[in-house]
Amino acid sequence: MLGINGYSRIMTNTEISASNIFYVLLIPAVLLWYMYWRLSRRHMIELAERLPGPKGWPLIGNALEFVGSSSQIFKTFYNLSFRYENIAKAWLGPKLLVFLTDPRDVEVILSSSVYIDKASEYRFFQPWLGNGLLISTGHIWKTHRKLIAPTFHLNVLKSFIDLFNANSRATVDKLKMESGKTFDCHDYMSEATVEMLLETAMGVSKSTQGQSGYEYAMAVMKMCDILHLRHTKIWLRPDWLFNLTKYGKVQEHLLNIIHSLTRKVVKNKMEAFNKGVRGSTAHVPKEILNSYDAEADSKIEVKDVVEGVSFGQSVGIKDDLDVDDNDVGEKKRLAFLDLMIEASQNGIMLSNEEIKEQVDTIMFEGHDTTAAASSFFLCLMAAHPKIQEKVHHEIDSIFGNSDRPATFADTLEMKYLERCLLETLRLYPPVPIIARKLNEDVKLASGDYTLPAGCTLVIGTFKIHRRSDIYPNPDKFDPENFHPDRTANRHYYSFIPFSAGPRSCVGRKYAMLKLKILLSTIMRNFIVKSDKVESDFQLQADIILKRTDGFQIRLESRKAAPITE
Ligand code: HEM
Repeated sequence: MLGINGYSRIMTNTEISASNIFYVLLIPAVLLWYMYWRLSRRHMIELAERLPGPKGWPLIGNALEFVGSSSQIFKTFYNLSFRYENIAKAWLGPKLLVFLTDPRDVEVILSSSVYIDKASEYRFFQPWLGNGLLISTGHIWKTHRKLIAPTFHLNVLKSFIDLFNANSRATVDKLKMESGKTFDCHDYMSEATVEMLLETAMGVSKSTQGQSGYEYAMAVMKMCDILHLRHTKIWLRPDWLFNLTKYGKVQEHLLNIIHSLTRKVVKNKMEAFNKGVRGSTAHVPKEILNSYDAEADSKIEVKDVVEGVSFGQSVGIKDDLDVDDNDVGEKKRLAFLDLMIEASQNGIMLSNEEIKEQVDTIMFEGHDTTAAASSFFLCLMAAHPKIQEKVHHEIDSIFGNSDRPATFADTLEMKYLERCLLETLRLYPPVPIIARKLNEDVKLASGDYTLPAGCTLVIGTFKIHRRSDIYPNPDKFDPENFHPDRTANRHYYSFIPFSAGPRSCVGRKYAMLKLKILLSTIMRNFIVKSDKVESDFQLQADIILKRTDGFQIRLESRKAAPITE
């Protein structure tokens, strides 16, 4: 008879032999798969071997180097750019990543209308942005881009100026409540940028949406956290597994908040449209309407405006936002959502769902980026009091003691503030990297390298903006980097906060104009202070570049400052 001990010995032996068989079968299966994988990707592997980069392990490649918290991963990527100049490859398991940091190579990619497909990582945006402009490709992207780009033409943007002013003043009124305290300005900047988008590009009143801009902005911020987790945690990548985790449930909840706002926006706008209402239904306070000189602004010919760097792009690069005024007929000069709805009623194939997806895209791209840019700007003003003094000086010379709203002409006079803003976008580009998928081999310009089809290309904007051969003393906040004498001799693609080329940011001019009005209004009213210096900034690149330590500032009312009420 078998005793308990004898029985368990047999069981243990059986288990051992079962697990032995499993491993005996698993190891050759993995080896076979690995050999098949190498053979089927021979071309890619051969070209990759000629690219510089850290040596990896079989199967997992360099994956172990890219584990850790979000800010650790960001540092690892950044450090890699010092070990390998211009170009570096890394294998994350079977995935080949190639990092580019030379403007000559960046030009090859960004100026092309062929290499425009987004990397597969962008698919995590799909449940949120659907087939919106940011992630779509091919014919859909081309048609929608052609439709949307003219809605961000300067002539359309000029009509937003009174609403930019009204919302900037409302923000200043809210900020006054924090006067003297240390607080995180990012929350205020997010709320302001969401509300401005609602009232301008969407053309609806912020007060009729039944949901605060702040609630929407917070939901977006948490969604970005989840998307970033899916980029960095390999087990969260497959949808079926992700949906089983708590993050899947949280995402569902957040998307409810986000989509309920955008659905309401489209519904309200359609109702207004069907009643014959065109243009923004947002309320502009009387004191702004009465004092804003729209006629004088309308006389400034767009072609007379110094374009390029004033609107976030190196002089010399042109994209579809720079089309000549004559190319944009009267009919096309509609704000974004007005045009989308009109187009859908006039036989252009655009379903309500597609309109909502574009609204989701513009709401996201349009607010989180500018919220980060304005928050970094205020922190930098606090960290550099002498530079801040010069900004105050320039603003006082434009506005004197008047509390009149800013005009388009004023924004063209804000030369020093503009340099500070561009320098902010250089050192802290809100979109720190751009990723593309290559469908064909590409020969680079910086050396004898060919990027293989199938690789994921990462353009390291953050690093390009901090190259010491392009920007002397690259980590120093120096607005003079944007003095015309210095910009004239730089490679066009060495400053790309808004990307460049056919897939550049459609909101670049909108962003620059809005930021100038918002930030000048804040600076007219406050001195920005902080106990922190720039080297304290803890950076985290989760989709949009942020400070993990928060955007803490303190505001003091300017003695000679104009009062907005
Ligand atoms: C400081 C503010 C902003 C920065 C730094 C910024 C930066 C960028 C960058 C780098 C891209 C390319 C992303 C990629 O290829 O992965 C992009 C695309 C885009 N941006 Fe912006 N953006 C800003 C503001 C805005 C605003 C205000 C809007 C809309 C009102 C907007 C709408 C878009 C859209 C729709 C795209 C996708 C364009 C396409 O693929 O055709 N952005 N932005």
